[in-house]
This record gives sequence, C-alpha cells and structure tokens, in this order.
Amino acid sequence: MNMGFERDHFYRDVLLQYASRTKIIKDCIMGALANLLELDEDYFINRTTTRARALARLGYYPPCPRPDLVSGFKPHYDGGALSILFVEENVGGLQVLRNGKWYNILAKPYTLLINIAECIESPPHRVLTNAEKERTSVAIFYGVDVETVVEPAPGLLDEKRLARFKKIKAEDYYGTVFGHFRQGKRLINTLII
Ligand SMILES: O=C(O)CCC(=O)C(=O)O
Ligand SMILES: [Fe+2]
Repeated sequence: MNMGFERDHFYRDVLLQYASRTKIIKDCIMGALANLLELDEDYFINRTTTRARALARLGYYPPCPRPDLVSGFKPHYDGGALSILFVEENVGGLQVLRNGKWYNILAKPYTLLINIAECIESPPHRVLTNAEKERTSVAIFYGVDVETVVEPAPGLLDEKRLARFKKIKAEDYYGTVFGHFRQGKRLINTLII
C-alpha cells in the first residue's frame, strides 16, 4: 500500500477545505472593510476573487536556545490582500509593530488571526523564537486578481486627498515584491509619489 500517497491526498483535501472556508471569512472582511471606507461593497471582493492567487505557508519554528540572537521570521509586511493565520495556542512569538513598539499577539483557542495585507495596508510583524517550545502556524495569503491594477481607490481620493502611491499592475507587483523582500526593501516605497 502506498501510505505516502494516502497521506498526501488527505493533506491536500484538508488544506483545500480549510482554504475555501477561510475564503468566506476573507470575503466577509473585504466587504465590511469596503463598507467602512464607503466604497462599493464589492470593491475589494471584485479585485481579490476571479484570478487571485492564494498561497498557504506552513510554518514550523523549532525551539531555539538563543531567542535573543535568532529570529523566527524577520519583520515584514504580508503581500496581497489579506492573510488568515492559525497558530498554536500557548506558544507566543508573533508580534506586531505599532507606533514604534512591538506588541505580543497571543492566540486564543479556536481563533484565527486576520492580517490586512500590503495591497490594502499591512502592519509590520515578526515572529520570535521560543527557547522551550516548538511552534507551528498555518497562514493562508489571499492575493489580488492578477489582471487587476493595485492603486489608491479612486473613491477615496479628492482634491484634498491626493494619491500618495503610483498604481502598479498586479502582475508587476507579484513579479517584484518578493525580490524586494529578499533584499530587505519594500516595493511600495518605490511607488511613493
Ligand atoms: O508564523 C506566524 O505566526 C506568522 C508567519 C507570517 O507572518 C507569515 O508567514 O507571513
Ligand atoms: Fe506575515
């Protein structure tokens, strides 16, 4: 019997089911966010659905004897539209930067952490290593439609609120965003007007 195949198959089914269910959450949040910003309710949903990529990243952080010297995940901004993160409870490590201070984000049982990503506005975050406990996480990154243009929403601009960033085709965004990340730079900074 090919146990490897059986396992892979099961794993794929679970991941697909998880991703399609969290996609419903993604659409709820995209709709609510558009409503809050007084844009058309479908504004973000239309740009993150048809040919949008979704990516899963499974993180395993082994215990590390020197958390003071080794980071789990360097400070970064998530790419795309929205990330949904499932982390182990009781193992901290995730931190978000706000007003120059890193805040611990603790996971409660049965909760998902939602992170707005860079095409809307991502907070910088990082993961610290833990000296005693191992940690696993499942992140699903919901991206933007490859045929869309990432731009300041026209509905949010007027003569007093001018665009602060140039537009970029989603295709070009994805083509260059990881290269910038690897170099410790931010693509968005190259779009400042
Ligand atoms: O593992 C985590 O808790 C966060 C990982 C993360 O920020 C990412 O994969 O972008
Ligand atoms: Fe992240």
